[in-house]
Amino acid sequence: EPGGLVTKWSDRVRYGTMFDLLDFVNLISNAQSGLHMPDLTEEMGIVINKAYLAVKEGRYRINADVFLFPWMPTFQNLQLGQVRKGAFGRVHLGQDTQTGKRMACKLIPLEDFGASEVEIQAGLQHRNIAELFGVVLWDRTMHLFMEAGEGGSVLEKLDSAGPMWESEIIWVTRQILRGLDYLHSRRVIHHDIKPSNIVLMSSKAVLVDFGLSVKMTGDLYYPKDFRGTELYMSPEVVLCRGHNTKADVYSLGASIIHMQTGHPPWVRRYPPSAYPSYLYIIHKQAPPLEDIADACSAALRGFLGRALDRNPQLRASAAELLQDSALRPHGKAQ
Ligand SMILES: Nc1nnc(-c2c[nH]c3ncc(-c4c[nH]c5ccccc45)cc23)o1
Repeated sequence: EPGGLVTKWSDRVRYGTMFDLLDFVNLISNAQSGLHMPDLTEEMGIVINKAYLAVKEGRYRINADVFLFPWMPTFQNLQLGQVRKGAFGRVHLGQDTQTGKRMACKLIPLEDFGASEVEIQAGLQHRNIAELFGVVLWDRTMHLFMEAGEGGSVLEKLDSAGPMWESEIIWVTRQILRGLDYLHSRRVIHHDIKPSNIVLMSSKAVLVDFGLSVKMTGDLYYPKDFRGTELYMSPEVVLCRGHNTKADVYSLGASIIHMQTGHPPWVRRYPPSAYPSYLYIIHKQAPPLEDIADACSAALRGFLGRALDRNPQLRASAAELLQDSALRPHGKAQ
């Protein structure tokens, strides 16, 4: 066929660079529009991190080269009035049979797959952002193999162990702010910062799920569709008149309220039984400073005031919040 597409499909699963992986996902996305759908009998894909995924003679078979165990079905998040486009990924725990390494494997049905999630995540290398190891198309499902937060997400921790100590919150917040600062310096908006998208490992906290992320081209991003999870959504995103990376800072502030009280902002004052949607409340009300824990330190309270400012211009950036004294509780330099 023209453009050598046949050769592209023929070398099944292979090691490659981030650029090979981007070519592959774009090939799949374009093929979806029915141009040259390949024969999907066998798996095909690109692996960037060979320390995790061992490809054998162009093969990487599920339940042979890697075992998948159901782990974290994303439908759990729907309880929190989740409004998400393309939120179809189900996350499994994967284990490569040769390397023995464990990974997170997100399964996205081909018809729901968009290249943007992989494009954005493949271009990010930061210790507090889940690394993408490779992508394999198998049985009309895209398998995204990523760094696994084996400690589960902050939401699971809150649901099982209740509110977190302030010292734990500061430990998580400092790391997620580093990830956000890196993301924002590359003009990427995550769009879904919340406890279930912060996962824990023995030595670090990591941001996951770039399914709603966008790379800004101008100073403001004008949303075509509604993105994010209501309870953590900033007023300017609700207004839908254009927003920027400051939207993630607000969502982190809302997530900190959840970490310290065990509940997202608003729900104690406006019970979900009486309020099916929080968009009007977020739009009209002052920032949810009333939902800050009574025991919250004055320093962290000040931090939250700066993170939850309704005006994104006045709201602190991730870089500015990283310098905040609230993150150095005993005044010791980090
Ligand atoms: N939506 C999404 N997109 N990418 C990820 C992801 C990448 N690495 C991961 N590691 C762990 C978990 C995870 C979340 N909740 C959990 C509860 C128990 C165990 C594990 C988890 C999720 C991921 O998630």
